[in-house]
Amino acid sequence: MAAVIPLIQTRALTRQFGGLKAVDNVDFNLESGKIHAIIGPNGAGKTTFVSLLSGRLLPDSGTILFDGQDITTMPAHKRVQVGIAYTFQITSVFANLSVYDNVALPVQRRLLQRGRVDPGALHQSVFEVLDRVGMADHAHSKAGSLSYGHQRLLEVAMGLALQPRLLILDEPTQGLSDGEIDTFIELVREIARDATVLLIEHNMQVVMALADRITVMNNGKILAEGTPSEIRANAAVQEAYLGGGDV
Ligand SMILES: Nc1ncnc2c1ncn2[C@@H]1O[C@H](COP(=O)(O)OP(=O)(O)OP(=O)(O)O)[C@@H](O)[C@H]1O
Repeated sequence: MAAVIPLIQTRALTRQFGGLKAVDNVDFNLESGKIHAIIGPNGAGKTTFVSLLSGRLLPDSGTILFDGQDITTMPAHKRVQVGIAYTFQITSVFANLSVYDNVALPVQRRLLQRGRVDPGALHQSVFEVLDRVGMADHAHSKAGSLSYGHQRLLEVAMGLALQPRLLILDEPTQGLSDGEIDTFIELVREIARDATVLLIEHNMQVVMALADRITVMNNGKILAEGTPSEIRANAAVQEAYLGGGDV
């Protein structure tokens, strides 16, 4: 059987802030078609790590390959073009625009890459995305007037509008109600049918329900990696979480 190239591969990836190694010599593989979660205590380096993957930050050393291509120094907007979408930890919707216009922006960006933007195609694509996240009824609401949960969903919609190969979700369920979390779990499963999902998540129920594979970070390094049951049984992981809740 031919060797499968991981969708993301990092080698010795390092990023410092002053003297602090927020990401320290990380070798990481992300298999295509999976839902992969990154967990770890506060300050472990998770957001810094995915910021390096999306291009929001550049590493001090090490390499990042996307589908075999070296993207280590590629600007963030080019990474979007090759298929990496990143939804931020903090809600980043445009509050004064309608839900429709918020989604139309990334759809337009994708359509422009293929040539001109046909208004009919734009309209259809926006509603396809809004339907996927169950927000078509809110198309004409001002984004700023939505509930927090709906703003987070809109943010996922904006990521989906780019039709990414890799969707990076940074703490997507933070601030959501239990009911909204259940809906979100279903949505991520649906998204994962045609995209690889990398999920940073503190809610262990969400991680255990969704992840095919889990990477545990601590102090900028990978502490453990495995299936949800392997991670649950890992003594070093239990230790890192002591005081921070059960895995
Ligand atoms: N821009 C920055 N300047 C200085 N230090 C930073 C910066 N960004 C992150 N850090 C530090 O790097 C370390 C890793 O932070 P990071 O946000 O990546 O962790 P995290 O695992 O995502 O944490 P959390 O779960 O709390 O979001 C922390 O000690 C943090 O204070």
